Amino acid sequence: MKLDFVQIRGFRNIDDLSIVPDAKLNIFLGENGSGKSSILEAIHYLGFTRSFRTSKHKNVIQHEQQSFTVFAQVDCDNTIYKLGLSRTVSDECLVSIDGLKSKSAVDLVSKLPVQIFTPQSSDLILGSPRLRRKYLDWLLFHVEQQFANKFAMYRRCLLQINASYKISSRAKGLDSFWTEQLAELGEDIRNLHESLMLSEFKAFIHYNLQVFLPEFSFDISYYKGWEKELNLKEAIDKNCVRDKKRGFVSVGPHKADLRIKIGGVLAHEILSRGQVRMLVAALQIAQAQYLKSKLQKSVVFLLDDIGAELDSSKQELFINSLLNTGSQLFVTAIDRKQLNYISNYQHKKLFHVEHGQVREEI
Ligand SMILES: Nc1ncnc2c1ncn2[C@@H]1O[C@H](COP(=O)(O)OP(=O)(O)OP(=O)(O)O)[C@@H](O)[C@H]1O
Repeated sequence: MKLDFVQIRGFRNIDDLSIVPDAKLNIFLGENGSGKSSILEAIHYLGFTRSFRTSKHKNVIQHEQQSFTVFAQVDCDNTIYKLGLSRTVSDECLVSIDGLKSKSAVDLVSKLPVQIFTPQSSDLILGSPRLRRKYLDWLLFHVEQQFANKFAMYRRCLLQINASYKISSRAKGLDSFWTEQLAELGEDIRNLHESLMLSEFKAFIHYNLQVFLPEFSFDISYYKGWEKELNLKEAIDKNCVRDKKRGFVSVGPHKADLRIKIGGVLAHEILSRGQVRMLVAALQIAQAQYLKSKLQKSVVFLLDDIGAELDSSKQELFINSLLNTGSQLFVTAIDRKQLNYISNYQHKKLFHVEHGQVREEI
């Protein structure tokens, strides 16, 4: 999976920019505010239909413009896809695949596994369980065909029940229909989460942790989102009275978590900021390794400001591990000094970014 060609139009300070990336390593150098992160952000839109910096699409559209467009030609094992995404000021999301309009953004994002590593990625460890669920769900979305559908149906059921919990007069029969559906789908999702954590994926995580943080012994466990000894239907029923008062279902895989501990204590209580970033790097490399081993798919990896809090030997280790999975990398830095090890790489392209324009260094 490689981006052969990328074109970005009307995106932040990028008026119209085209690049032909290297299949392995692409480095974007430029001063603060030159547009380096915006290039990664635009590529991120193809993999997620959203930004990693803002939830307001309007804010990334270039001032005075009505929309932005990102287009990429993707080589997936010699099959070429042409993917396009456009978002307008009126919040429309237009997706095209091989020139044909697609109704579903899922069609687009399933074609292109994209991952991002930024200084904010530490939130995977420091932030709420929602981010760790997203970490698992992203991988399941790409490796398990049934996951996207089950997940969407589960969300729909949850919304229905939460709405009915807020209206006490709702017919009881209808409640029990949705509850049974929710419990069934929730158990399926729990099953997929647990199977993933029992697979070689966990072995990949431990292997990477041994490489990045050999001084610590980690324990990684999955919390399914409700009491251990109950099935989901029993847990929903048990919490029903309290949850109806609060107006939402408080148990289920939407409350699941990945708990990472060292000596019985949550890892973030012990690790330094740099070590937290290494932990995140180890977890993200495991995603790329698993995708590669399970489906022979590789990831487009965006490394924004990799120099922040990772020393050069760890940066190099991170880049090498990702390149070993066949990932295509897009890396930003303010100047070459931040990436003094980069001369070790034969296959790479260097781009200088200035005022939203790029110039390739030959
Ligand atoms: N909607 C917009 N329209 C036009 N310009 C914008 C818009 N939003 C942001 N900008 C500008 O786009 C520029 C690109 O910012 P970007 O974050 O990509 O820079 P960067 O090179 O990654 O900088 P840094 O090294 O400081 O992180 C900034 O100068 C910013 O002020």
